[in-house]
Amino acid sequence: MSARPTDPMPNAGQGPVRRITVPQIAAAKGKTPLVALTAYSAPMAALVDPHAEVILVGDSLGMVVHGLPSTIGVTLDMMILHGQAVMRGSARAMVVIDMPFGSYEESPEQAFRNAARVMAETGAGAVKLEGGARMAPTIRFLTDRGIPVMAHIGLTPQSSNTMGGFKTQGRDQATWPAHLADASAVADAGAFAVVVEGVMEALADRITDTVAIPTIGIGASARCDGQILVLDDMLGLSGRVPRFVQKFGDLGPRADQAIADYADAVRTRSFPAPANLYR
Ligand SMILES: Nc1nc(=O)c2c([nH]1)NC[C@@H]1CN(c3ccc(C(=O)N[C@@H](CCC(=O)O)C(=O)O)cc3)CN21
Ligand SMILES: CC(C)C(=O)C(=O)O
Ligand SMILES: [Mg+2]
Repeated sequence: MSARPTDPMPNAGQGPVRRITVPQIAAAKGKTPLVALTAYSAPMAALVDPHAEVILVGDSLGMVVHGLPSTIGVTLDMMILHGQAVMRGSARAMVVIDMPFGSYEESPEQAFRNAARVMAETGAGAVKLEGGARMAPTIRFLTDRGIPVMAHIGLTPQSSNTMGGFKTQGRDQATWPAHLADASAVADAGAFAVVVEGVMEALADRITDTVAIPTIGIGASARCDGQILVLDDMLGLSGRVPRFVQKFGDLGPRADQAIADYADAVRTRSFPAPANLYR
């Protein structure tokens, strides 16, 4: 079974699909960098699927799709609904789903109950949760019970209220031991990979050299074992973007032009044209 890149639902009604596995991701340490992107919908997942090893259904969807001011208001039901859409739209990539704020921090038991719901109701390959050493017992609890966990350290957006905003981490070298301890703790707890977000390049390199699991960087270092960006950001569909984003496309202005052209065609009655009419 091979899916065409533009097939809107390459995974619909086709039975079991062989996706990229946790051991395959783990084996990418030190090899060709892993390609990861976010997607929140079936058609966007279908566009990403042929090009990426990992599709993340990020809780950034709260800000990007739902217009929330932060990721704090994202619910488990939102993650499951978008996770189901992304699974339908993809066939090959590993789909990882963010655990939203409030769904895992209380106890390992709470984390397992909610992560099991995500896995069962979406069919995704793994969950991701934010936090280093403090989340290690929870990561151990989940991985011991069959739920693969991608960790997320450095700038953790769900902690923006206690960290005073979205702040690059590791500017003060005195904080490096704590960040390195976070990386080691999540790796020792059984995480198969770790997102390293918004940290000084030299710290990201130390983390990548220290842990045996792949590091996936965002605002981190080109020496990470992989990179991730928010799809809408790199397509040029987001307004203001963090400095760590490169816009590989400029779709925002092109969408604006297409919509302006449509509005003009309607107002001048040049749309619908004969080809669009039944006669
Ligand atoms: N569209 C989008 N892209 C993202 O990468 C993203 C989200 N949304 N939502 C969830 C989090 C929030 N993220 C953010 C948001 C802002 C900055 C930011 O403004 N960073 C400053 C750094 C300032 C400093 O050096 O301390 C910057 O100028 O880049 C960083 C990460 C990353 N994630
Ligand atoms: C930016 C990535 C790592 C993320 O966590 C998200 O999109 O929510
Ligand atoms: Mg996230």
